[in-house]
Amino acid sequence: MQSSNVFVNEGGDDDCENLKSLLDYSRGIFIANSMEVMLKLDIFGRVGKTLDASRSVESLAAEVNVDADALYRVMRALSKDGMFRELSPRVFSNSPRSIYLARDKTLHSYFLMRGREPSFWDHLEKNPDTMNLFADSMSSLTSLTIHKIIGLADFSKFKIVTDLGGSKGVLLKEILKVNKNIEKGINFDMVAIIEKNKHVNSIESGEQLDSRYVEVGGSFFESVPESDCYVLKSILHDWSEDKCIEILKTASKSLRQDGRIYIIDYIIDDQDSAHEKLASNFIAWLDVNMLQLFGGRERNLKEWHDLVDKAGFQIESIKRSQSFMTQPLIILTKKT
Ligand SMILES: C[S@@+](CC[C@H](N)C(=O)[O-])C[C@H]1O[C@@H](n2cnc3c(N)ncnc32)[C@H](O)[C@@H]1O
Repeated sequence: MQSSNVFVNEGGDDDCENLKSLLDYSRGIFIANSMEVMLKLDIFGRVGKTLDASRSVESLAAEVNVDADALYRVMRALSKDGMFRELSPRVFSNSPRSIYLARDKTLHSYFLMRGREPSFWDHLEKNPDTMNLFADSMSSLTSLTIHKIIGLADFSKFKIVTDLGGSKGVLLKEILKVNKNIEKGINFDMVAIIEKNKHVNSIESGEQLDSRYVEVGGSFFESVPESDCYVLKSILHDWSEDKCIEILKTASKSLRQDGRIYIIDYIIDDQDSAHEKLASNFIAWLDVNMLQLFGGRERNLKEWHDLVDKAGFQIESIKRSQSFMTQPLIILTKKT
C-alpha cells in the first residue's frame, strides 16, 4: 500500500506525542463511562478525603461487591491521567485532581450524566452501517502501522497464510504483495463481513485482486482453513481468557507441521518497549475500551505467557517496533 498518511514515518518523539494526543480524542466515551462507575460506587470518597489516605483495590472491590480485576483496570487507566495515584501495586490514593470529587459532590451529577451502558455487539448487529464503519475504522488503524508490522514479520517459509479476523483484508493483501513465496493467502472473518468484502471486490473493478488472495467466512470458534501461519491482529485483546484459549485451540487443530501463530497485539507495561511511558497510558485506556465494549483485555508479558501456555503453545520470540503505536509481534510455536 502506498501510504499517504503523515504519521507512517513517525520516528521522532514529536510525531509520537502528536499521534498519541490525536488518538486521546477518541477515548472520551471510555473516560466518561469510567468516571460514571467510579462515582456510582463512590470510589473517590471511599479511597479517602485526604491526599495521604490510600486503599487497596481488593478492599474497595470487596466493599462495593465488584470484580477486583475490572476495578483495578479502570483505576489504573485513570491514574495514568493523574486521576488517582498508584502508590504501590494495586494500592491507590486520591490525587490533587481527584480529591475534589472525594470531598465535594457538586460536580457528580455532571459526570454521571455523561456515562452510558454500552452494548457494542448488539448495536453492530442491528446496524449494518455501524458494522461497516467499525470495519473501516479497524482498517484505518491497521493501515497506519502496516509497513512496520510487515517489517517485523518473516513469512518466507510459509505457503498458506490465513489472517483470522482479517476484516477487509488490508493487512493480508499487503503481506501477499511483499511475500511472493506465499501460494495462498486466506482472509478469514465472520460471514457477514466476508459477504460484504466479496460484494465490494466485485464492484470495485479498479482493484486488481491478487489471484492468491481468497476470502473465507466462518467462525474462529468452530474451524479455520489449514495453514502454515495464522495471523491474529487485534483479535485476542477483544476476548476473555477462556475465549482466547478456544480460538488458539481451533487454530492449533489446523496448523500445519512447523507452523507458527503470529499474534499482533499490545503488551501492557512492557519494559522492553521503546516508548513504555507513552504506550502504557495509551494501552491502559485501550484496556478499558476492551473491558467496556467486549469484555476483553490488554495483557502484560506474564499474562501472554500464561494464556498461550494454557492453549498448548509457547512464545518463541517477540519482535518490537520503535513506533509506540505498532503492536509487537508475538510468535508462537506448539509446545513440544
Ligand atoms: C478488532 S477487529 C480486528 C480486525 C483486523 N484484524 C485488524 O487488525 O484491523 C476484530 C475482527 O474479528 C472479527 N471476528 C469477530 N468474531 C469472529 C469470529 N467468531 N470468527 C471470525 N472473525 C471474527 C470481526 O468481524 C473483526 O473483523
